[in-house]
Amino acid sequence: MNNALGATTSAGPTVFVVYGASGDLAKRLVMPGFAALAAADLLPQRWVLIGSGRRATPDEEYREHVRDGLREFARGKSGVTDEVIDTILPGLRFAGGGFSEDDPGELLDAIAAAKAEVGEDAQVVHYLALPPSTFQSYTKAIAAHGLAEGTRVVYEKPYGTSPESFEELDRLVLSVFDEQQVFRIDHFLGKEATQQLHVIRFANRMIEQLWSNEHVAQVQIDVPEVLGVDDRATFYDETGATLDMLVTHLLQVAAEVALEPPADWTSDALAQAREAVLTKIRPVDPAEVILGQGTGYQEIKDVREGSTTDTFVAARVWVDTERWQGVPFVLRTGKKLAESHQNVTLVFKRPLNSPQKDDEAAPETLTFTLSGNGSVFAGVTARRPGVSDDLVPGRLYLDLAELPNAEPLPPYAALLRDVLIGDRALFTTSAGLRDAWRVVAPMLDERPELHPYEPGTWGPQAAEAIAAPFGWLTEQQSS
Ligand SMILES: NC(=O)C1=CN([C@@H]2O[C@H](COP(=O)(O)OP(=O)(O)OC[C@H]3O[C@@H](n4cnc5c(N)ncnc54)[C@H](OP(=O)(O)O)[C@@H]3O)[C@@H](O)[C@H]2O)C=CC1
Ligand SMILES: O=C1O[C@H](COP(=O)(O)O)[C@@H](O)[C@H](O)[C@H]1O
Repeated sequence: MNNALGATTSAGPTVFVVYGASGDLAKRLVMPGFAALAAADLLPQRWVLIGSGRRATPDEEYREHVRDGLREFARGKSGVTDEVIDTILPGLRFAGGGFSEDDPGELLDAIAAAKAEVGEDAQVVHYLALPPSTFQSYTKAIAAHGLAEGTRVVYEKPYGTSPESFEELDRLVLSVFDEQQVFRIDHFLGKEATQQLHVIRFANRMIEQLWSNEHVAQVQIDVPEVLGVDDRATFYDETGATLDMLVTHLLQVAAEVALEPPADWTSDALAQAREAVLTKIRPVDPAEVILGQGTGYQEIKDVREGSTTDTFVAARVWVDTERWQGVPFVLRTGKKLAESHQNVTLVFKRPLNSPQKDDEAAPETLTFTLSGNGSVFAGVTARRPGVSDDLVPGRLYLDLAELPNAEPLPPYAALLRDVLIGDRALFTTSAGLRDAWRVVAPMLDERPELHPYEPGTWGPQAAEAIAAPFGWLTEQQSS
């Protein structure tokens, strides 16, 4: 069955090739997403998944690797049980020997064998769970070995490592594939709470009416992480926080917040609205950016000696639309910070005749937490119950997983499903990414100073000023 976007509602036989199958992404997110689809009975009836990598690995060893990863990262979530894991393992194969233009390693044979099993007309999905520096060579290899025609390809982010390499990659990709075959993934767009941003905004007048510079003083998109980069230092050291998170997830989420009412409620129109507002985000002023590097980062195995890679970034960006004129969007992310959360917070102006006279009191806020199944809460002021005139901060709370008949999917499961059925609405396009690169170009050309920070803190002290006058609203402050 086809929907309005040309996507089908169920997928036929599929050969799914995961390049970089031994890596961190595959272990922590892609395979758990696959398992969540299996648990929800959303995988195609007939499928084979081929892990690709440079090291020769027997199928059985790869299955053990996947099983261990699923037990650690998927079991107990989204219906994934040991039984579900056991149903996946027989469908896994491994093709070693790498994959390049000159040498396909074991992959062509593995694909041929997989098609013989699930059907010669099986759709092939290439998933590049690889460092971005390898995207061009793998694209050329897919073309050289005749694997492009009729297939789908998923590119991880960042798509390019600079505005120039983005253009080069995109030219190459579009010389090999039609745009309809290309799925540029940004898993923050697949998060349940990200998808709620526009729904809760537009479906509720009391919220929709507040969604502009008339009422909002600041928008915070705050993704600090306790996590370090020890297992993926080679990738991270050539990427850094700005490319890993800012030009990708944080800007896409900013666009979701800032978009104008879409032409209609199809996912296509929503995607267009998101891309349209990206064109309105002003190139960042390097004076409004703070970069940091955690002390001890340079001692991590595989980090280059004297590395100047940023492990922290905070930036103020501006959306030049009538709705958002004068409202700073402040974005922050970094590794080895004091706390992990993924919060999108609208900070409201003070009410005109508030009983709250304390200028230092917590501001009124509306927060969407993107992590896990997501939640939405409003930070409000109330009277302390009892014999009291004191005003205290309180919270109105909505747990998305508690909504009627909720069956939340992890973002990688939702997006893998979209790839399988051919729905590109939650994927980025060349035009949208070109705008994201345009926004960050000034801070790549004129790189701000790199501030050191201690692991376990909130990053460089200088980053506090980016979120002035409210400061970064940690969960505790907004509770
Ligand atoms: N990890 C995460 O949390 C997330 C990562 N991503 C994106 O996923 C992609 C992969 O990230 P991640 O898994 O963390 O990275 P890894 O460093 O773990 O690399 C993934 C795999 O790629 C292969 N590889 C590494 N370098 C090369 C190379 N030069 N040539 C060929 N193959 C290579 C390796 O497999 P082998 O040695 O077996 O060939 C490696 O296991 C990146 O684009 C990243 O931005 C996106 C969202 C989250
Ligand atoms: O893309 C990435 O995202 C993760 C954070 O995403 P999560 O929602 O799965 O926690 C980040 O840790 C990683 O560095 C980055 O590559």
